[in-house]
Amino acid sequence: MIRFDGVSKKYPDGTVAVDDLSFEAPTGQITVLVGPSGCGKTTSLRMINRMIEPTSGRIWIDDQDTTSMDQAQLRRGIGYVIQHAGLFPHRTIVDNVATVPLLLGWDRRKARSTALELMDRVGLPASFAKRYPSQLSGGQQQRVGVARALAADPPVMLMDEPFSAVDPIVREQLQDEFLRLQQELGKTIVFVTHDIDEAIKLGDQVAVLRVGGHLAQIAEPARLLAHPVDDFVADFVGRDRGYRALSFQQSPPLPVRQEPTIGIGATPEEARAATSDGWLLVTDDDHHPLGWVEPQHLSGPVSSAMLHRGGTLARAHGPLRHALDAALSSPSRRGVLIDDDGALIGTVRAHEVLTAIEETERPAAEPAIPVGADGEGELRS
Ligand SMILES: Nc1ncnc2c1ncn2[C@@H]1O[C@H](COP(=O)(O)OP(=O)(O)OP(=O)(O)O)[C@@H](O)[C@H]1O
Repeated sequence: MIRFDGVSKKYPDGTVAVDDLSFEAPTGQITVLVGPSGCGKTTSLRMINRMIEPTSGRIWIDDQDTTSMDQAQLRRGIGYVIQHAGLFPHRTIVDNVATVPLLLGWDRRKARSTALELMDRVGLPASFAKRYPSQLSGGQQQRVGVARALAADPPVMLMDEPFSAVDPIVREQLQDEFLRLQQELGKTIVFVTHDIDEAIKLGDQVAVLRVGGHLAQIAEPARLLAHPVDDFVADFVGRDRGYRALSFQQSPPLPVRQEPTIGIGATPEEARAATSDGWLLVTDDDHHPLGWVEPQHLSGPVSSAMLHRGGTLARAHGPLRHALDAALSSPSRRGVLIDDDGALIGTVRAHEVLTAIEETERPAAEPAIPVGADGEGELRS
């Protein structure tokens, strides 16, 4: 557990970057610090490993006051990942990953074999080991950065906008893999981002900071969306927060309808015989949905080039947001539900999902309490 206890940072020019910050980052969980540019996120993060010294207050890791710890020893227990990865350009990938173990005096062979294992864990092929950072894409470099931070198996990880410099698709992949990795590793992570969507997706709890380094609210993502404590947090979490909160509500059993289907290669006559509706779902041999066709407009056998692939797919017992999105994005307005293997279960309509939403209790019924509002700075999310 990392605990900020009344921590402030005033830079020599008088800028107050962090003001009386108190919160706890629980062991084995991801705590995200989010807020607008200049609100003191990076300063807060760097005070944990004492790259920046607080002006006042204390930061504790478990029962130890970090100011009383030897700096080198403190940092040995903390992995640090930054935007653009910050790799050494003249070292190979395997040597970059092995940096900390080598500094710690591990023998070269053990350091390298650990580095190779970690590369595999973060999804980098062993063939990259001998490459240099400039020979990797931005997303691959970020993976190296994560592997390097994990190399000495530190219990704590500090991550400062680690996925910001890559395109949205790669970013999403990195986020998904990061969550998968965290499920296995259970590190205590403090993660900085300015992107509320990233914060909501990754955080077990999310701390929203406002400029001047004040903590506006700390809460679990669902609660933050349902009960922002003030206008600043409400604006920051966004106007579509009601919709986004559905991500955290598991779908109750929905009224699933059987959906007629055809396969690739079906003739227009077969397609028209399969349904009288304007749209027909096309599946593969394993019953995985591929897309939709309009039987009345078919001029030849169904081919993959003809498919309308606009609709998203939702797992039957996944979040309500996915089910609603599947219905809204489907050209037929029938949302496609699949099982865990990706096979078709049936379809659902938007109004049926909305009925399910109305019948589902809203999360986090009592209001969140702003941390620090009463001067105690206790975490009560
Ligand atoms: N070395 C410094 N000297 C003076 N002021 C500084 C220094 N470093 C940061 N600041 C100021 O402290 C405030 C907080 O900076 P910090 O980098 O912690 O914010 P941030 O939330 O991480 O911002 P961003 O999202 O833009 O990276 C800002 O006003 C910044 O200008």
